[in-house]
Amino acid sequence: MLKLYGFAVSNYFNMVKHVLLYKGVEFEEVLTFPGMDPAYNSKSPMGKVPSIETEHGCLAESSVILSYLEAAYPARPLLPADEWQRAKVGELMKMAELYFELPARRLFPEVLAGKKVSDDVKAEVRETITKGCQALALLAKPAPYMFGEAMTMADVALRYCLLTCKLATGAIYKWDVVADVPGLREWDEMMAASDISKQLDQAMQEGMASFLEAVKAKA
Ligand SMILES: N[C@@H](CCC(=O)N[C@@H](CS)C(=O)NCC(=O)O)C(=O)O
Repeated sequence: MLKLYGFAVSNYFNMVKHVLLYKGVEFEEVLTFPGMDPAYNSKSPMGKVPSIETEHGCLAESSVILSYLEAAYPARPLLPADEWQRAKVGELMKMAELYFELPARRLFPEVLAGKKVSDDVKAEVRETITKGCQALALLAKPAPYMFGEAMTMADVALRYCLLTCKLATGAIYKWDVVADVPGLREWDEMMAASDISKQLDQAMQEGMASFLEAVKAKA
């Protein structure tokens, strides 16, 4: 059976878990915190979570894992059959990661561990995410999903990238990024209302306190 390594507070882990649950793939969850066990690097070379273990071996990097899952488990598709539409889904996924998740993550030392992030970094991050919001406003016309009536990988990836972004920008700038993109609030609430999102959000809430303690102890 496929194994999924990671922990419930990780947004990348939840992105992959959401897709596994949606597709009805049987899997075993293996609780794994990055940086705890050097042997884990044989599964995920950068030591990051998530990774999956399959009959073929291990695979890391969420976007690559998602592509593999779509190819290996085509039932309940999350990518359009049309090549162009598929590429557009990929474009939105890439933008969600590059212009929302990764910049917001730079604020995490202060948000999660109380270690001050410089004003320069804060200004840079704010500028990048502002441009990300402008780009998303151009691309995203939820109806009700990002690419029409069917949910795609872009919806799943954007949801979990935005979770990180909302947490960090809310804490550092008191900025509600969702308000900056027309239609995003309704889309975000619709995504949060699914049974899978509720299950993962609850697990995230339950794991948050012990995760924050572990982060502070390490800092
Ligand atoms: N590029 C990776 C990023 C995954 C990632 O950053 N995971 C975090 C947990 S949410 C992690 O493992 N952090 C530990 C580290 O960066 O060493 C992916 O797409 O899977």
